[in-house]
Amino acid sequence: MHDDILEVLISEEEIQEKVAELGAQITEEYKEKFPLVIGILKGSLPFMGDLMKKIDSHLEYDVMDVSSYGSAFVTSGEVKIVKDLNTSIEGRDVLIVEDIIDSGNTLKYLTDLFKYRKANSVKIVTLLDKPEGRQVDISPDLAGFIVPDKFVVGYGLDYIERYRNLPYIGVLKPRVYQK
Ligand SMILES: O=P(O)(O)OC[C@H]1O[C@H](OP(=O)(O)OP(=O)(O)O)[C@H](O)[C@@H]1O
Ligand SMILES: Nc1nc2[nH]cnc2c(=O)[nH]1
Repeated sequence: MHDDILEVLISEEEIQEKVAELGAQITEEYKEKFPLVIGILKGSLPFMGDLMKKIDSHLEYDVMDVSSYGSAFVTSGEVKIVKDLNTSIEGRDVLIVEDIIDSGNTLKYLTDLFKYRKANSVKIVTLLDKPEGRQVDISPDLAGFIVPDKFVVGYGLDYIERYRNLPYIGVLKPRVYQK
């Protein structure tokens, strides 16, 4: 559909295969527990929806909306809560679901917050990990794919709110944002 402006980096089939693998790992990890799975809006929505169906054990889920100040490409490191959780996390085994970890600022803020709120454990699953973008010392417990230091879109990830509904991950050709 978007051949002229996007290069496919990870296909729909590759994503779905990886989501099933991650779901199986999470099932194993949390089978004796009742984790609170927290999806971070808006980007994690497609991943969260697919992943939940691949976890074969009891869990509770909630969502939280946070945003980072900055431009589409550069984060300022400052994170603010747009919508908080409805669930208390004290004593809970929390699994944060993200679409991407880049600078690490969002997940550093969230893991610190959940520990401060006295979660029993806090782990991170992310579909994409961009280690070259890292500004703070944080790494996911589970990651689907390592991506290069390029701005990626699709499967929840946007460029000025577009492309979130693509079923695959792509890299926008520079002319799209050089306009
Ligand atoms: O590691 P970082 O550099 O903090 O980047 C990762 C965050 O950036 C994106 O969210 P964004 O703030 O763009 O909001 P969105 O999910 O609503 O698009 C993404 O969904 C992560 O939450
Ligand atoms: N769409 C998008 N959002 C991001 N937030 C942090 N890194 C990225 C990225 O590569 N693409």
